[in-house]
Amino acid sequence: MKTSFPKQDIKVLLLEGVSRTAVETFQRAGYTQIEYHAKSLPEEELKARIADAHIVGIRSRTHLTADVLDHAKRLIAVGCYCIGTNQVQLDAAAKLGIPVFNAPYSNTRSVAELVIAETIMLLRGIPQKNALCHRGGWTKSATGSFEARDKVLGIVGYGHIGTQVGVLAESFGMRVIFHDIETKLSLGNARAATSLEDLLERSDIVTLHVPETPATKWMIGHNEIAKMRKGALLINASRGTVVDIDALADALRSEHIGGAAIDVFPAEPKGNDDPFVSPLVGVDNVILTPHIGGSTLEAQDNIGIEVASKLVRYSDNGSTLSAVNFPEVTLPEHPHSSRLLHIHRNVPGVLSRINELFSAGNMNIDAQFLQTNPDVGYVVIDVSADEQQAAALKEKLSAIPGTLRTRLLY
Ligand SMILES: NC(=O)C1=CN([C@@H]2O[C@H](COP(=O)(O)OP(=O)(O)OC[C@H]3O[C@@H](n4cnc5c(N)ncnc54)[C@H](O)[C@@H]3O)[C@@H](O)[C@H]2O)C=CC1
Ligand SMILES: O=C(O)C(=O)COP(=O)(O)O
Repeated sequence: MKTSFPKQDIKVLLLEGVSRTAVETFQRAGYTQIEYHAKSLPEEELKARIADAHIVGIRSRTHLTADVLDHAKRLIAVGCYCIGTNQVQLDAAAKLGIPVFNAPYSNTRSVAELVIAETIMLLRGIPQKNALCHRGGWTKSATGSFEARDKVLGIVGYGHIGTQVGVLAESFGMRVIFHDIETKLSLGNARAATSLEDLLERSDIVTLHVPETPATKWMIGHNEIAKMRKGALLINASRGTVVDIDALADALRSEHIGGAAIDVFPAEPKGNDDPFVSPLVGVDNVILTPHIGGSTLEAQDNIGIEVASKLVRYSDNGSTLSAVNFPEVTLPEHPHSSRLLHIHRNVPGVLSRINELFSAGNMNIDAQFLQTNPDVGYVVIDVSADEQQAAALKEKLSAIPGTLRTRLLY
């Protein structure tokens, strides 16, 4: 597919060691200017590198704030090579006419498998037994060691990951209850708890699978932990801000909580060379993992292909299917037309100005697609026009008040 802006001039900036499958996907689609970094970049360097990038790919570490996005003068799209998109200021991106894509399912199973493994490890007291063996100790005893069968697993956030965890847990005989803010279809024999409090009071193990939102921030603190059963276990592989880590450390010290597995932290090191600091360091009955819930080779390779394909499709064709902050439009090929993309603030009058432009120019519109959300409107117009006519139309479209961005694809 030919773009009015030559593909070899489109700069793709890939950060945080996204899978090489992402690079290969861009290369196969004809993109050659790919800048690859194995780590996240410090903010000032990020601002400098993103200034002339057209496409940027990140994982959970890179924060694309409104300030950072302001420096991205040429950016047309963002790819989050992960599930969470809380690290991007989505409304700021939308207001700049920048769609954000992610991979909503590619690492779901990896997280669920880890949670199941941790459930069994915690129920058996393995973290503390393992730590003691490493120090030359020996605690051959059944005390504090339990089967998973018949235990109650409480899942907070019964979405893609939460439901997978529930299905796997039931397969070895656990009883599953869940809490979600939405009404959810129960899979297998899982039952909805009447409230978060109800779930906390009834669960032997609580596992958290909510996104980072204002409502989930410090959702599990002193009060919530106090409602959990004495000796209950806590797993967090969602976001570090969901659990008040100091409250958890206190509850582990007082033995109100019997053990925990924590994969995500309020403050995480920027890269593998930075030190990890947490009040949980050195606490034997806690499994600490460096935010690797979704880090399996299978998941990362699939994510690389999935997100890069969405970015290529948007860049080549204009399709925004599965964008998380943007009107979603699925577009067919347009082999015999020029395609004009017009992204605008969703204010009255823009559409009529667009249509006036085409009727005044006596142009034949082959197809038109429109989708809006409360902030942004996205219109795609396929028109029988040569390259020169199409370029002139793009100029005129850009001059319409409320326009955020226009692009032309031949
Ligand atoms: N540790 C890791 O490496 C990984 C962590 N994650 C994290 O896991 C989160 C969940 O992922 P998915 O299951 O794919 O997301 P999802 O969107 O499918 O499910 C999240 C569920 O949480 C519910 N929810 C939202 N706010 C809630 C609240 N205040 N109280 C109760 N329920 C609430 C939603 O209704 C939804 O059902 C992601 O947002 C991400 O932050 C995801 C992948 C890897
Ligand atoms: O998919 C997610 O939301 C994750 O938390 C995984 O993030 P990562 O790609 O491992 O930085």
